[in-house]
Amino acid sequence: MITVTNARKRYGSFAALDDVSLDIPKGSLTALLGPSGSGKSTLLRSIAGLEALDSGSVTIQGRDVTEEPPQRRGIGFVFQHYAAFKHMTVRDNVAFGLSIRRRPKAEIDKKVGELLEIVGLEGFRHRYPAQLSGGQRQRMALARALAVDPQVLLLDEPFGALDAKVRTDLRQWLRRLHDEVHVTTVLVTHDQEEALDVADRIAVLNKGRIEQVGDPVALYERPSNDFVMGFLGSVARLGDQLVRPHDIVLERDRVAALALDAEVAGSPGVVPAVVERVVPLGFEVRVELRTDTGERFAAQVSRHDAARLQLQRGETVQARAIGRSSVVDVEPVAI
Ligand SMILES: Nc1ncnc2c1ncn2[C@@H]1O[C@H](COP(=O)(O)OP(=O)(O)OP(=O)(O)O)[C@@H](O)[C@H]1O
Repeated sequence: MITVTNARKRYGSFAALDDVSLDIPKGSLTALLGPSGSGKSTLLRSIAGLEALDSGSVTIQGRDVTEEPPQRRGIGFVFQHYAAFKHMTVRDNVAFGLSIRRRPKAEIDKKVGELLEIVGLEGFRHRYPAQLSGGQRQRMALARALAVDPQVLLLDEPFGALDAKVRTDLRQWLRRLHDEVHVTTVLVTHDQEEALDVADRIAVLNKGRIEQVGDPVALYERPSNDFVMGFLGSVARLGDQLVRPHDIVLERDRVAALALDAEVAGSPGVVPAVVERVVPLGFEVRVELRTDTGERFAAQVSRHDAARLQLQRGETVQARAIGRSSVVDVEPVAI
């Protein structure tokens, strides 16, 4: 378990961490999620000891490490741009932490063999970093970080520099790796999809503060405020409410829309809107709409519903929110 208590960090007059307290359970994969500049990296680097807090404390497995240097905290760290030793082979890069600890060669060979197998680089042990792809290099970085049996693995946007496909593959791979190795892992990301996909807990940061901590389902389904709701998925503004696009039902007929069993506290009721665009997304269809007061929003409906309604551009439909809605006090992040 990692415990951060009342952490504060200022750069000049700017509060990068503004009284942050967070428990990270042992064996969890926790994502620190937030927009650029929200303090994610500062928090991670403070846990690592690469940044000194102005006040507050960090404990790792019950030990107060606030004043300890990084090398005494029992952590492994992987950055977005991993600084591999270019003149060393993959094997020697992974073995580095063990070699400087003067472990016996047989032990190092065994450990490195196991790790290369876990990260899927068995056939690459004699290559140099320049002969690896970006994704392979990050996997090597993870193997190197894991070699010294850290209590905690800290990952700062480890897949941030990779293309979308490799990124998706690697985060699924990270999830499987974590299920195998169970080391307490903290992952910094600004990508809500990545956090939802890979983490078992997510802490959402905004302006140096933690907005909410919870498992992915809780955060998505029961966001505690509009910022979290807007950051964790698409939102549409319907009247003065924020709703998820797939929580909007469309009907041709106002009476049918009114008849929907849809009473949500503060629901804006039935809103007539003109279809501006119908976008097939594969499994679902996104319907872009405009109200008579000129407000635009998007609904996401099943292909079946879209076919039943025979949605055409320029036609008026009746929209109704059936899921959780939330009173607007922030700009929606995306539609
Ligand atoms: N060494 C520094 N000196 C001055 N300001 C800093 C320093 N490091 C970070 N900051 C500021 O602190 C704030 C938080 O930075 P941090 O890197 O923690 O954010 P982040 O959430 O990780 O953002 P990103 O996703 O862009 O990396 C930013 O506004 C940043 O400009």
